[in-house]
Amino acid sequence: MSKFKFVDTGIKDLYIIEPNVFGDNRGYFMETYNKQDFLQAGLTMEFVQDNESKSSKGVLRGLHFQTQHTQGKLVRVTSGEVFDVAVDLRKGSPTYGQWKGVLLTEENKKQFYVPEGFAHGFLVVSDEAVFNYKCTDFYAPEFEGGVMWNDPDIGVEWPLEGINDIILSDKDEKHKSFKELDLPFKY
Ligand SMILES: Cc1cn([C@H]2C[C@H](O)[C@@H](COP(=O)(O)OP(=O)(O)O[C@H]3O[C@H](C)C(=O)[C@H](O)[C@H]3O)O2)c(=O)[nH]c1=O
Repeated sequence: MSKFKFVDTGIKDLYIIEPNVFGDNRGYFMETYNKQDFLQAGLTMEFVQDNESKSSKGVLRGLHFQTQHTQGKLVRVTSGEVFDVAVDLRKGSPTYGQWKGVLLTEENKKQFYVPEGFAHGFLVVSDEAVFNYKCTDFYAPEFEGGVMWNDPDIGVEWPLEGINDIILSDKDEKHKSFKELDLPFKY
């Protein structure tokens, strides 16, 4: 019996993953990744790099992708709460340009698998959040790209209630619009 529940999102290859949490009087234990369980669910990706970032409330990192060395990402939150977003940028996909958001929290322990060919980003909605993720390819800054977090044609409904200002990196202040994108991602 798999220790993970793989939840369909309505967008092919994009999954919400719910680990099996074993609680007891000491606290809890859970497997956060298991290649065998993922293979049995048809998720055959290999991970080569693990990342961690810490951000304060209102920080928005995204929406990012790499045009070469495209990265699939298995993302989760180990402290705090983020609204995590994936945007389908695969040409030919029936859900091209569509987005899916999910609240990832220390409490719900949910994970989100964002496949290659998607833009990815998140907004921190708790005072602070620690974000941990596994990537299917290595960081390749020369191939980094992005699309504006608030692009009207994508129309992500970020949960901005209680967030006075969005904190962006210089890079994230000036991404292309969805209309300007011309990407190699295939469905
Ligand atoms: C992504 C990355 C960054 N860095 C260095 C480069 C910079 O000196 C510093 C901060 O990088 P950046 O501002 O690109 O970090 P984020 O804004 O969190 O970028 C990430 O944000 C969203 C959520 C993503 O999905 C990607 O993983 C990634 O683009 O870490 C590395 O050394 N290795 C890496 O893999």
